[in-house]
Amino acid sequence: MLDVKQLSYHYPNFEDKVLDQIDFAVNRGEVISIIGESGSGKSTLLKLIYGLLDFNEGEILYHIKKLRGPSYNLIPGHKMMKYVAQDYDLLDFVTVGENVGKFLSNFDLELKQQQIDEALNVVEMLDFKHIFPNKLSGGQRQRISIARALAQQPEILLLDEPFSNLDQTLKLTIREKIMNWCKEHQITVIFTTHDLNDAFYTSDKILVLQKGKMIQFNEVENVRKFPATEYVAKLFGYVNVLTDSQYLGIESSSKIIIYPEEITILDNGKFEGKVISSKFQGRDYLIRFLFKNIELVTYYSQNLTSDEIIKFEVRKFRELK
Ligand SMILES: Nc1ncnc2c1ncn2[C@@H]1O[C@H](COP(=O)(O)OP(=O)(O)OP(=O)(O)O)[C@@H](O)[C@H]1O
Repeated sequence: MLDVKQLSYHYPNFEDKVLDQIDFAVNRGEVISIIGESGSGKSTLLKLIYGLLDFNEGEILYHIKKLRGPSYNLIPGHKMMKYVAQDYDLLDFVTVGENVGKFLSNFDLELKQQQIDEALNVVEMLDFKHIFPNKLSGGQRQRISIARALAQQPEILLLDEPFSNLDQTLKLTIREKIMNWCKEHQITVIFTTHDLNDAFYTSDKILVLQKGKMIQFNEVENVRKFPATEYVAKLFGYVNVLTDSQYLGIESSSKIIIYPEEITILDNGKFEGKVISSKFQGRDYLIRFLFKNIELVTYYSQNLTSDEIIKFEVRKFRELK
């Protein structure tokens, strides 16, 4: 449905490419998250897709139609898409409800109110319908600007850091409600995030950017199971990296990646380590230990003491290409 082909971009008057040969395709109704460190080009990619910037190389196709940037369109931005930027862009002199309904047709006012209510309900802000946005917190304003985009039922919804201002509890509920609603309405969502849980729990596919290059684009599960690089593996939290595979008794010239849950502490484990620290982290303990002078990390159901000798098994690992 949406094809981004060999897309490259540098800002006017800057030589360095902010995006370099980005290539991916999105199907209708899919949720895609774009992750990567600050400055890797996430927001720029959304702006290019939406048509706010003119790309230098490559093309963007929507079905078979070539999408163009602002130099080719009188009003920048494509009609079938909605883009929610990080600045929310709300009108403070009209109510929340009027903000959400700003771009809706007045032809059927009852329908318009229904659409406004439904969108406000998704972001749990219906009670604020008659309030003016300047009375709202940053997180509440963020939810209103998402509701305004939802109410228009775009085919593609582009969200720049949509949950960045929400506290953890609220975020879990609202994130799920928004994504469920989009799935129900077959709206394709492409969003940027710094929070891997957002990417993990809400997207079908993850696109990983590093310094303007796309280093992986794959189903969430596959990105974790088969990370393209050490950088990708580390995005998901704790990870063990062995540069010498012989420590595990195998021959490989590649780096070995082992996730903490793939190491099991056992009385009769094949390998031996020495505990550095043991920290309670809610459900179990995070155990750091030394294995042949390399610090590894795993989880364990019980507290262990420093310098304690443990035995462990490595149940799974992957070689980085
Ligand atoms: N208007 C601009 N003019 C020149 N350079 C820019 C402009 N906007 C962004 N950049 C540069 O482009 C690069 C990518 O920026 P972008 O905002 O796309 O990154 P990001 O991954 O979204 O970052 P963050 O996670 O911090 O929002 C950065 O090096 C940034 O400094």
